[in-house]
Amino acid sequence: MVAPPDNDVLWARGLHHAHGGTSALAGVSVGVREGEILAVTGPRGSGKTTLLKCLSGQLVPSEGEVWFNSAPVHTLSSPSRERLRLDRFGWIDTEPHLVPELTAWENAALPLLLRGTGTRSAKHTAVEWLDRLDVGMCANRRPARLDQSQRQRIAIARALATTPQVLFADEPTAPLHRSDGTQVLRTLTTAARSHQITVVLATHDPEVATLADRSLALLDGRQSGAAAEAAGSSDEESRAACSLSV
Ligand SMILES: Nc1ncnc2c1ncn2[C@@H]1O[C@H](COP(=O)(O)OP(=O)(O)OP(=O)(O)O)[C@@H](O)[C@H]1O
Repeated sequence: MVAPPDNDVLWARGLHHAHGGTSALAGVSVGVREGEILAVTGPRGSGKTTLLKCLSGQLVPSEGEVWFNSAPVHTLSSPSRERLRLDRFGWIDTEPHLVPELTAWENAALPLLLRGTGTRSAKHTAVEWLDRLDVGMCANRRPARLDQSQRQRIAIARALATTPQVLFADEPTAPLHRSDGTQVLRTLTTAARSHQITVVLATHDPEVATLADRSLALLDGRQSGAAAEAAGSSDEESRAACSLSV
């Protein structure tokens, strides 16, 4: 077992995984630098979700290694991986999965409260993120009284509220209208850049991938191209392109 290069916050080599008899990953390797936004692209069923789940410790690959800094994620016990996810990682799903009984701010504050942050401080942080995502006015409403776009913004606020070291986002704007989705994604990437949060973003939409610094294309569980710089843009250019003041 060889530790990953120093400048990669997240690093995986030779990942294989099958769901039952269905192969989902067949030898994928990837490194992500601190503060980088990596898009994982590919058509439906190409292995994007499985890759994000292996990188975030939700799934243990059947072969291969996953490292988060100097921690070998693939060999950690289940409770240690759970701790890692709670303390260091954030996850945004395609569907928001909010707790229906809790208000928007309570949902956004939940990971902070689970970490032991006091209610007052957790509420303050949660409401700040709701404001940044343009849903501050919904803070006291429950999910049933919100539309899909508002619910997804709250799920994004919840993921950002802990300022995770790595944020995994699995098709986070798929259920939104295109213009709304683009705006939400710009807010998300701008917030990540300003807080040095590393993002691994799965998408089947090539336009969404242009907001990332690099992309890794998958096809049938394999890399269909080397991770490439976002088309036509250097790191500086792509950072400057997202100029929202989040
Ligand atoms: N829980 C599961 N049980 C059985 N097969 C699965 C399961 N999850 C994924 N698969 C299969 O593994 C392969 C990769 O799926 P995965 O969800 O990782 O791809 P994806 O690129 O994220 O697709 P999508 O864009 O549809 O979410 C597909 O063939 C899929 O049908």
